[in-house]
Amino acid sequence: MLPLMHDFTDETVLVFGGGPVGARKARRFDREADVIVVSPDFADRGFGDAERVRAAPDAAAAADWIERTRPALVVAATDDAALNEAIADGARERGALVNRTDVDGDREVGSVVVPATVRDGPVTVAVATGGTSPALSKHLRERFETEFAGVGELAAVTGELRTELKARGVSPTERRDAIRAAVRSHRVWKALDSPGSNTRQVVTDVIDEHTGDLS
Ligand SMILES: C[C@@]1(CC(=O)O)C2=NC(=C\c3[nH]c(c(CCC(=O)O)c3CC(=O)O)Cc3[nH]c(c(CC(=O)O)c3CCC(=O)O)/C=C3\N/C(=C\2)[C@@H](CCC(=O)O)[C@]3(C)CC(=O)O)/[C@H]1CCC(=O)O
Ligand SMILES: NC(=O)c1ccc[n+]([C@@H]2O[C@H](COP(=O)([O-])OP(=O)(O)OC[C@H]3O[C@@H](n4cnc5c(N)ncnc54)[C@H](O)[C@@H]3O)[C@@H](O)[C@H]2O)c1
Repeated sequence: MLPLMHDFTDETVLVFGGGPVGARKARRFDREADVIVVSPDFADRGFGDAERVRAAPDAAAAADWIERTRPALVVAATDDAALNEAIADGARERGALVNRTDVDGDREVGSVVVPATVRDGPVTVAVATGGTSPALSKHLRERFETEFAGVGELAAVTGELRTELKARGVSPTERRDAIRAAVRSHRVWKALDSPGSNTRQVVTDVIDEHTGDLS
């Protein structure tokens, strides 16, 4: 299995099942998609801004929901394996991606896994374990968040400086070497870790050492 990125902005994500898993998926996709959760009851958890609809569809009614709402992704998170299977079939038949939360292992094309995800500004890190240990995925996600705090700022700053170097006509090779030096620099990582320090200036200094004066 290979991870790919998908932009759900202005798309609908339809979740069946209002338990803790349905709630977690609703919160996850709510960051950019319009999320609808269909379930006869809802766990005492946050569902983000998702629209909650109280209903207990059977396979045919679930297919109608998919037909009506035209989701980019359907999440099958009920506690009924046969219904989850039917929901997956209904999604596939209507060209929607599907995330089955109750199975691991091999999947057909269009059946996707949701990895544990770190987001910091423009940086995304996804962790999966081939379904063997989701708890480990979660743990690795938490460790990454703690150990690499500030990566979003580093991506943003190096992105800006890359644009400046381009505008100055710095050659692609020189640019690559300078940006690589910056993201590997201990000084830069120390600055990211020190509240109040001027990361942009430290990155600029490291780049200057490679390309001549930027400031
Ligand atoms: C990463 C994360 C993303 C998310 O869901 O947002 C995610 N599961 C998370 C947590 C978690 N899930 C489970 C536990 C209990 C401990 C344990 O059993 O390990 C914990 C930990 C906890 O709750 O603390 C149990 C579990 N999970 C699945 C099954 C079914 C099965 O395996 O058959 C069962 C057994 C149910 C049972 O036995 O009844 C299935 C899937 N879960 C996946 C993702 C996909 C594989 C990802 C991978 O390859 O690692 C996959 C295949 C499908 C999918 O859902 O896409 C999220 C952490 C979010 C975060 O970062 O905080
Ligand atoms: N992917 C994961 O990380 C993960 C973790 C734990 C469990 N699971 C699996 O995911 C499933 C859901 O987990 P959970 O802890 O949220 O379970 P849960 O039993 O707490 O919740 C299931 C929800 O589905 C709803 N439901 C029942 N019939 C429905 C219908 N016809 N239409 C819509 N909703 C219906 C229930 O009312 C309930 O809200 C479990 O069956 C388990 O196999 C996955």
